[in-house]
Amino acid sequence: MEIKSVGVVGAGQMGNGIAHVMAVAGYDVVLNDLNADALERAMAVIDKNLDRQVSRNIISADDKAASLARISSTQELTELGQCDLIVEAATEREEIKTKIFETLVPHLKPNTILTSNTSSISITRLASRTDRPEKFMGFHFMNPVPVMQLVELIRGIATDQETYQACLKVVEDLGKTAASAEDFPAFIVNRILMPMINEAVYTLYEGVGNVSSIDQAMKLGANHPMGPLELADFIGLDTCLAIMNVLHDGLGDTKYRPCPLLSKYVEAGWLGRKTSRGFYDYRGDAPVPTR
Ligand SMILES: CC(=O)CC(=O)SCCNC(=O)CCNC(=O)[C@H](O)C(C)(C)COP(=O)(O)OP(=O)(O)OC[C@H]1O[C@@H](n2cnc3c(N)ncnc32)[C@H](O)[C@@H]1OP(=O)(O)O
Ligand SMILES: NC(=O)C1=CN([C@@H]2O[C@H](COP(=O)(O)OP(=O)(O)OC[C@H]3O[C@@H](n4cnc5c(N)ncnc54)[C@H](OP(=O)(O)O)[C@@H]3O)[C@@H](O)[C@H]2O)C=CC1
Repeated sequence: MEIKSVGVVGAGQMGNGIAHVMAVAGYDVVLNDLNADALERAMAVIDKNLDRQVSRNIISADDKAASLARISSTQELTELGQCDLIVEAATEREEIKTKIFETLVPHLKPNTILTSNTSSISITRLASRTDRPEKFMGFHFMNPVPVMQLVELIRGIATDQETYQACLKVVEDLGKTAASAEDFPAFIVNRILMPMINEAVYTLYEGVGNVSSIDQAMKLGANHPMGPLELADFIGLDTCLAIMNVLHDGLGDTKYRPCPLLSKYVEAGWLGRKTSRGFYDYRGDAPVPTR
């Protein structure tokens, strides 16, 4: 089955990155979000990130124009009906994702492959709410999508080999590398990364270090490109908390208990970069630690 067009649901930081790399690779892209503002913001970010690639000679100005021309945006989910591949990248809440798939399915071609960019939620369970669990997969990009090499491919219990091979080919067309993961809570990357971030928040909560010392310790002491709290802000604290809850509920081990301080930041609406405040305050010229 040949994939030529891709529907991306959710135009947040992941959705815009996925639309960007798909368009650069030559796929026609239809980007969907509930509100027009999100779509407008996403197109502006894609434009800026394409410029970044032009200025670094990764793509030409003509490539940029052709890529932008391949992306259309819509608030109507049903307009994704003719796409060959769907990548769902809406908010990390199971009821939102399930609703999207249930709404979309009656409008799809029989061969269309359904995927989710979920960071943690069971692929098997999401697939079971559709008419095509054998054509359903986890397609997990890393943030920032235009830069990060990895895509995790997660088979649900029913996913067939043809679907896996078709998704693997898309990953290769994007110039990225796939890692295969089994369908258990948070798969590979977040099973390992998120408990580290949660532990960094406990380290802050218990006063072992402040925001700056914790981030500096891990950047200079373990050669991480970003400190764990800076990375949590970059990912989004709501997403980090949602992943910890999936690990905690799904594996039933207290070692995955989300730090109460992480919950408090989310309750405050301090979700990190996307709301201009998280472990750092981004409203001024330079980020200022909040603790
Ligand atoms: C939560 C999940 O489910 C899974 C996840 O995604 S977990 C998160 C995984 N991601 C990470 O761990 C990211 C860790 N951070 C990093 O790797 C780096 O800090 C970074 C790549 C984001 C930025 O690197 P940096 O050296 O500080 O910045 P900078 O030199 O300006 O940029 C490096 C490159 O990234 C590009 N870039 C930086 N930010 C970007 C963005 N938001 N979008 C697109 N491109 C970006 C730059 O254009 C530059 O490209 P080239 O190397 O091709 O010239
Ligand atoms: N952040 C990260 O580093 C990574 C995240 N992911 C996963 O990618 C997905 C998206 O995350 P991210 O981009 O960070 O989140 P964002 O919060 O940046 O974006 C989510 C977008 O989805 C929109 N949305 C919500 N409900 C619907 C719906 N029913 N239909 C269409 N759009 C909808 C939101 O709109 P509104 O704001 O109006 O609610 C928002 O624009 C999540 O599953 C997350 O776990 C995967 C890898 C890395």
